[in-house]
Amino acid sequence: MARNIGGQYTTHRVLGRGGAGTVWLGEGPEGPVAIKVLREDLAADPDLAERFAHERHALLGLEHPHIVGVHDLLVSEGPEGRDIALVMDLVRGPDLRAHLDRERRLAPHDAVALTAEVASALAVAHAAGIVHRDVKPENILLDPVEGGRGEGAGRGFTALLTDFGVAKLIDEPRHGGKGGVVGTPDYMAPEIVEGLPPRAAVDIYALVTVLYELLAGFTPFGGGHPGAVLRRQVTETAAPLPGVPAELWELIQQCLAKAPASRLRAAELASRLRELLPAVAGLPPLDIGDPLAEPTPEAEPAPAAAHAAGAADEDQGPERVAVPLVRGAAPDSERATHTRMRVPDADELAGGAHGTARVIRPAGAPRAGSARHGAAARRRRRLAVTAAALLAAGAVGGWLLFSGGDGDSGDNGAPPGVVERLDEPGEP
Ligand SMILES: Nc1ncnc2c1ncn2[C@@H]1O[C@H](COP(=O)(O)OP(=O)(O)OP(=O)(O)O)[C@@H](O)[C@H]1O
Repeated sequence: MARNIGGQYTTHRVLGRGGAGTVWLGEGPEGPVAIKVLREDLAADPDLAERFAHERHALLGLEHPHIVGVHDLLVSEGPEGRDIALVMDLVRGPDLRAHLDRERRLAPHDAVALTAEVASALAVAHAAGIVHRDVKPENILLDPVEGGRGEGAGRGFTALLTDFGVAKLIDEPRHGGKGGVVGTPDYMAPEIVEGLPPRAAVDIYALVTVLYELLAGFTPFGGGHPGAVLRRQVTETAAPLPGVPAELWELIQQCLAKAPASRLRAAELASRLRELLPAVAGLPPLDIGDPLAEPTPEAEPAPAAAHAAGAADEDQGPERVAVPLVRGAAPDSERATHTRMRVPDADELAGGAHGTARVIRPAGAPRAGSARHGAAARRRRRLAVTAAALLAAGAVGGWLLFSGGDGDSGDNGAPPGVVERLDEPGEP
């Protein structure tokens, strides 16, 4: 049933639902729009309404060809209570999650071009002092490109980053709580897991995690319990993707650096990605083994993790092991989003020394730990630590207080905040 919001807008039908509310197809003086109506419990919070008004100026001013424009932020009292709504550009395409569910992987050129578009959007937001804090495929909408010309024409759509607005609103002390960690585990930068304030570099980490996922079909540290995912964010190194040009892989590694200062800034990321487009033109989607489809029966050393630990010589130093990954990292609706938990202490994080890591290989190539791989087999004989690694992975669950699921909130009923104002505009 059509409903009036704030006098000027009418909602018609639901376009989708997220953790913070429901997005409606609506109509306003400017024509069709998308209207995100916040959940009742959020709207009832007087502090939130105040913050909403406070953020209005910054959010309305955020304009870019790859950002979903916010037309208005409405706080209105209706017969059924207070409505808080964001009026946005209506995007006609699906979100990137739905697209990825269908395609599984994108051709490298499409993946790089799309990531460059989002990076250029982040550059503008960061320059305005706004950190998104929840960059993930669900928040990248795809706008169909008509005709054969213009950016995105080859792949049929351009990318638009959304959900800047809900952000700042929700991740305030009352909602996030002091010392709490709020976000989507697969895309969460290690410094957030460690309790540091989120700066622009967290968006770079999340966006390049999305790029990795577009190329690989899975995120670098996803899979299994949200606590295990978070620990991998802090302790693991992303496994290389066979078939990715070296320069692109270097860029991915740099932006997935654990140290935020080592990552590229958004504007530079956008331009470096664009420079790489000719190098990836015409490459087919990667044909790599799915570490989730073929659970490894035994522990295997993970090349990337071993490299990170400086274990170039297989007979030296501590080794980290790969363990079978629990199905769950593949893009699906089961992905944990908006986990809320306390920050693990140093000892708990240190318990991740023997973390889980993926072994990724070209499709059809022998598994690194197969009998055909003598070195791996020798290593495997020496690896009595597998059980310890599994136990360590399980132990992380002990410090996790997560709300889980599809964005349901924790005790205080709040989904995560997704925008953070920077102290100094332009400072990552
Ligand atoms: N501007 C828009 N135009 C068209 N459809 C939209 C728009 N914004 C959101 N949607 C649709 O509504 C769905 C829900 O959006 P929403 O931002 O609430 O969800 P989310 O990002 O998955 O959740 P969360 O708020 O938990 O991050 C999207 O997946 C998309 O399909």
